[in-house]
Amino acid sequence: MLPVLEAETRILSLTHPLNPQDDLEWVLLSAAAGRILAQPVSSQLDFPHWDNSAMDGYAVRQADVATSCPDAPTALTVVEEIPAGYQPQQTIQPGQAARILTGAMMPPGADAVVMQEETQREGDRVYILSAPTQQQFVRRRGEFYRAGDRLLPAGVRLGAAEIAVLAAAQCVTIPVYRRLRVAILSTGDELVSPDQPLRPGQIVDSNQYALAALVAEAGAEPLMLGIVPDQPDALQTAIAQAVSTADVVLSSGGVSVGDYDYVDRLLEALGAKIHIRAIAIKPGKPLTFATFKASQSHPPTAYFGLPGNPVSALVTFWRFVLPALRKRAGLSAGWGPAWIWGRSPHDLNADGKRETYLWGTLRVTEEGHEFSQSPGSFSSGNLINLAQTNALAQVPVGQTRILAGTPIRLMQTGGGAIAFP
Ligand SMILES: Nc1nc2c(c(=O)[nH]1)N[C@H]1C(S)=C(S)[C@@H](COP(=O)(O)OP(=O)(O)OC[C@H]3O[C@@H](n4cnc5c(N)ncnc54)[C@H](O)[C@@H]3O)O[C@H]1N2
Ligand code: MOO
Ligand SMILES: [Mg+2]
Repeated sequence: MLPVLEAETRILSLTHPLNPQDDLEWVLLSAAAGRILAQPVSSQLDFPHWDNSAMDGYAVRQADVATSCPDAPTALTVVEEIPAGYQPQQTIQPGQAARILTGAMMPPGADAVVMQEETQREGDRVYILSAPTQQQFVRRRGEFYRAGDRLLPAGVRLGAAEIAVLAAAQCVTIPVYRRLRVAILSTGDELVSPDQPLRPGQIVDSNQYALAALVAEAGAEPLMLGIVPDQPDALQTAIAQAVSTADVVLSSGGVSVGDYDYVDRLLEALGAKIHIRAIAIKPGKPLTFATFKASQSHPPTAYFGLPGNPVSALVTFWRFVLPALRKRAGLSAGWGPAWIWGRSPHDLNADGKRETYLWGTLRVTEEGHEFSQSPGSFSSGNLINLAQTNALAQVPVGQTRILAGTPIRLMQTGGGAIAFP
């Protein structure tokens, strides 16, 4: 069985990003949050756009006030008032100052700002009580960035700070990668959708909904293709249709060694190359990863045959599918899981045969990251105690017990912001 890290490496090496030419679309700035930039963005403007004041106060000629102090203030004549957004009309001459407000353009002739608290105003005269240095409280034009400088590289996800940069640089339509299309199908004769009454032996299809939620959370478009029975013809048709419409296909179920586990056989029949059939991970061992060659009508499609057990499907999504989706979607870095180190106040147990992932809650305490395993059964069929968790603790192969207080590697999952007690 393939070790987890090798499986991740193999999957990522076979996953190719979208094409910055063919897979680019332009979206309005107001709709760009969460999208991935497909071209670098450079500025047409200097930042700041002009010399401006960092304080409310007075724009002065530094040489005029070089000896000013509270006991020997310098008196200057205020010749203009410069609020933000106004273009100064006067050049400051020796013995003159301008009233200036934060963010307002520096007037020609002035080379420093004295903050209001260090001045005293009397009519059209201002007394300067301190000696500024040259350019004190002046934000110089181009000091942060110059026109032509690269503001954002391609391949970054656009969060609030990136959106602010694009707005300030007056980019109103943004080149982003199109959203990935991810087809999802559930396989199994026993499955019924959540709105159907259950007959004996039937199981509700939860994977389809969970996987669609995960795909949407990842910024891709889920295509929910429904439940497919364990009949080779129907399954082959469904897989072929999924492959022809999607960039990535996720099926769940039918990948183990059972009599009705047809997925691998059908993938081969459809011409896919199977790269992985099982991984040394618990939960999630029977996982199939295959690729379909690109054709004229569609780009290469990656296929993940996830195990049917509900917890196994989610854990393998987080561990293997999500990094592949991030890379395929055009992100230039940060594909893998968010790992952090922490400690558990209880012993953690595993069988030692496969790399084991235990689900639970991660919090920040004064001592650092604390992980508490969920109460209840750690069966891969028990999806109930997976709810409200935000991390998986990793127990390496060969270890059957991690003693309380020992550093452990933790993987953050889902929307899973770390909880504060
Ligand atoms: N002889 C062996 N049997 C099994 C092995 C093995 O190595 N040798 N591996 C076990 C492990 S581990 C897993 S995980 C499962 C995976 O099996 P499949 O991927 O073939 O999945 P199914 O057999 O179709 O279903 C397993 C289980 O999950 C339920 N299921 C399936 N789809 C859904 C869905 N969409 N929503 C909710 N639940 C679903 C299904 O009813 C079964 O209970 O194989 C073990 N067996
Ligand atoms: O490894 Mo399977 O995924 O436990 O149930
Ligand atoms: Mg099976």
